[in-house]
Amino acid sequence: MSNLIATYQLYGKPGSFGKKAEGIALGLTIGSWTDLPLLEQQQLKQHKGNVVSVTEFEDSPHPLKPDEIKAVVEISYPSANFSADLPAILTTVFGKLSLDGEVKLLDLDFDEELLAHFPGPRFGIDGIRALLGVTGRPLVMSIFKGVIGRNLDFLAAQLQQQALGGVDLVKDDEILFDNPLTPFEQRITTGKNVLQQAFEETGHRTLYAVNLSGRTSALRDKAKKARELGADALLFNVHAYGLDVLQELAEDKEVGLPLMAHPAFSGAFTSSSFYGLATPLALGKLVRYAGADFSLFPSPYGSVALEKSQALALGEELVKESPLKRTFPVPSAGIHPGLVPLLMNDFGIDSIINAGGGVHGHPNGAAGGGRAFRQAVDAVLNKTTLTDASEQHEELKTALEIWG
Ligand SMILES: CSCCC(=O)C(=O)COP(=O)(O)O
Ligand SMILES: [Mg+2]
Repeated sequence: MSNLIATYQLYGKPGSFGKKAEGIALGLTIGSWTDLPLLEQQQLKQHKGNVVSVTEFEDSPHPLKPDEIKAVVEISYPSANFSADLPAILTTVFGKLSLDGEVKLLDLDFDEELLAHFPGPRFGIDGIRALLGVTGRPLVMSIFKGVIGRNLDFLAAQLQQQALGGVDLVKDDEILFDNPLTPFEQRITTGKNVLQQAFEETGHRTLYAVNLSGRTSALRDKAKKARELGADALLFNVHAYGLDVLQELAEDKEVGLPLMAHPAFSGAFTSSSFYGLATPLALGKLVRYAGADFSLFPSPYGSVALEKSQALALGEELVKESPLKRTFPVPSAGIHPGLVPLLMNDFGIDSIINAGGGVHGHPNGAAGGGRAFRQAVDAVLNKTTLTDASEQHEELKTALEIWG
């Protein structure tokens, strides 16, 4: 029988975890059953969760409760208990349990049969590279900034500067929603014109990810409209909507656009050391299973930093061997050109360097900022230090002087 294995982190007294784990395995499946007649017990048995392993960590005491230690337990759930969708899966393995004290869901292991219900990214890393015609280097992305309260002319001018800087992608900021000054549809058509002009001028192709926002019931039609208008990609605040909404968009052939998952709101259920979901699971594995072509997450270095081992594990979830296509890791927030060697070392060539302030804050404007990032990437590929490369590249030199 097909099974789903969930891995949890718990705290408690040494020796107490076996009973605790058994309580979870029972409580999330058939509940109390021992008092039932034998026939019913037999019938229910096939739906019972089973404790696979219990590992206590004597050397990991609870930081506030000296008599408690950490443990990791694995519990297997029969697939017969749930339908093959993320809302049912998450409710099974972490529904009421998520409300029941210090328990964190670390990982989920889908078997082949269950995974087959999750087609994953439509484009993946290779598909996005094919759209851009770029191989052999990380992509560079920049972010519109300060667009709220400004009109389409402002947006067009900012997009033009970013594209002229040689970035591969530009995304809306996640806080830009549909509004009268820069409506969704006009952002797409205006963006298309600007990027076509920039392409004719420079020969470099830049794609624009427009923020798909609004009520859930309108998203599919809006996404289809975006495609009709020639949108390149959709930015999506997946954790505010839910993973299944992302999956709906990813599976819809008529939408058929690359999807960029933004991490906004995810900190509400990933940041605690004791509660919620592990970040590599929420922003890595599940976002990939739900069909994101790109996953943005806080890098270990910038203004909203993620602990390095978590960021690396997250990146690995997005690209590791799987029947699903790979999702582009996009370590973000507070990124400037001086961080490019660290990011490339951590996430490799198949990743995206993404910056808002680090592009727009450049004294030579967004075009200069974009160039500085591209120069930094080239320097790393050429095994040159940024300092040495900056002797040949004015924009990189300026960026290093400002941000280090
Ligand atoms: C982890 S936030 C994702 C990136 C993002 O949306 C952003 O606005 C980052 O902007 P920054 O100026 O910090 O590069
Ligand atoms: Mg942002």
